[in-house]
Amino acid sequence: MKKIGLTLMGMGLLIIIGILLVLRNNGTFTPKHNQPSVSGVATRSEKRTSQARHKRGKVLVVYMSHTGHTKAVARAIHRQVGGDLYELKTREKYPQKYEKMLKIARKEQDQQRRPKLAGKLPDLKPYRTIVLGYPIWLDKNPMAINTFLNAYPTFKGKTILPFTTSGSSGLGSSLTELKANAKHAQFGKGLAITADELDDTSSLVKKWVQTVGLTNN
Ligand SMILES: Cc1cc2nc3c(=O)[nH]c(=O)nc-3n(C[C@H](O)[C@H](O)[C@H](O)COP(=O)(O)O)c2cc1C
Repeated sequence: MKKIGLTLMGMGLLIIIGILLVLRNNGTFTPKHNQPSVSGVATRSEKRTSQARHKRGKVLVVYMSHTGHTKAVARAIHRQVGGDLYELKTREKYPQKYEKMLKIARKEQDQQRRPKLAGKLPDLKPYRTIVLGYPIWLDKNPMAINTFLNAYPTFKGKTILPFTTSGSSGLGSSLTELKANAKHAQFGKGLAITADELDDTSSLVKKWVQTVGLTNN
């Protein structure tokens, strides 16, 4: 009898503590998924982010830039997305003078050249998403981008997200060129930043990163 009395008293105490806790929260229960996660339990939004990360896999931002515009965009993307950053450089340096560069670019295109690249190319195995940037030259990508793509026998299971800078051409006809040179690759929506949009790079990158599901936070 005495034992039952003590148990009932204990239960009563627990109920009172429970009521006091509810009152302390203004009589409402806070839904768990809006609270920050503790002790390794993921919140709903954390789960969504980690699912998105799983889908995009590890990201490589690889780019070529002659006068620095594409480099600045590549850095902005890398800042927002994370992953690794790699700059493609041709073995032979290109001239800075526009007219001279134009002649060379035209010749490379007409002759379907594959200019040699400097240094060791990255191993793409760890990456599922390759963000590939370049300037538009005569409505296309520089031929050295084809050299890069041809260096890999397959892009199976990988997605290429192209980005360009240009005077005004946008992606030009570079996508056709990329598709013909990157075997078995999937392609996602590209980002094209023209000369008069360069100042807005950060916000344009932010929008695009969200559209293609590359967000890092
Ligand atoms: C050889 C050459 C060809 C170009 N052809 C085009 C073109 O067809 N359309 C265009 O809008 N801009 C063209 N441009 C401008 C570049 O695409 C633009 O300046 C770009 O932002 C340069 O990027 P970068 O600084 O990363 O090299 C050309 C520039 C060069 C040097």
